[in-house]
Amino acid sequence: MTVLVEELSVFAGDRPLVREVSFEVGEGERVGLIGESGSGKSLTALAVMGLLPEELTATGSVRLHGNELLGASERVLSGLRGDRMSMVFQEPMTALNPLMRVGRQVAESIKLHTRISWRAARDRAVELLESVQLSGVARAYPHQLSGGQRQRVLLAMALANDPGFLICDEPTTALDVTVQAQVLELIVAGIARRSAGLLFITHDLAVVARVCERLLVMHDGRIVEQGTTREVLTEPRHEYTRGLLAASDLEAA
Ligand SMILES: Nc1ncnc2c1ncn2[C@@H]1O[C@H](COP(=O)(O)OP(=O)(O)OP(=O)(O)O)[C@@H](O)[C@H]1O
Repeated sequence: MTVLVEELSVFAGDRPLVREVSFEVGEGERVGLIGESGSGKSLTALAVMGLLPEELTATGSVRLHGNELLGASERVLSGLRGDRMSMVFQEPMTALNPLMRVGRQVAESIKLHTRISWRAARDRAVELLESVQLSGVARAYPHQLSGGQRQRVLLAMALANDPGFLICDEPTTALDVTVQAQVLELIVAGIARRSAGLLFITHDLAVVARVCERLLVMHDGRIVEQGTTREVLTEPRHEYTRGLLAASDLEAA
């Protein structure tokens, strides 16, 4: 098992925002986390990565390849983040350093976790950029790239150290539809090549139908339904999921 989350709760003081959430993501498995805005999807992801803001607390268990992460030291967590597990966020501009060439940023994410020369890291960065169909951009600054290109740079960084687990939080929401499709394909190809598990967060049912094999449906901090993508989208059992489907423009598969 790549990731095993058991009875994870997140609190603001004594107010629960995520409530006893349990799920697992196997090796090479693509799992979607869906639900309306404010249902607790992002907090679940941040808790798994050990990136919750200071004012929030988490209880329960998050294990990565059998190792407990909840309560692990920042030193241990920062050693794992960007290496064994990584995350791609919605807004690429805020995640990139505007003053640094993108090739250098990819190389730095390799250097953080691997003892190789700058030269080798730079060569590897160029290869990684090529693998997300970005040739010849290593010397560009983030503002010289389109939104879709910037998101692919972040994907290259997230995949740089061959993580076993990747979380994508609304990675294509800010992109137009054709660019969206290309980025989704590259995410799927990138994790398939590494047999990595994927937790894919979105409120877009058409996107999860394309990317995910299994779905978790969140409502008011809880997982109210889970099953294969086909089961959940064609025979939703929970009233909330039915409402979510009715509100989307997804045609029944
Ligand atoms: N730092 C915080 N302090 C207090 N409440 C918070 C904090 N961060 C998030 N929340 C609340 O927790 C709930 C879940 O937020 P979360 O961001 O996980 O939702 P989400 O499902 O990811 O929504 P979206 O799709 O809009 O990103 C929301 O009601 C939000 O207002």
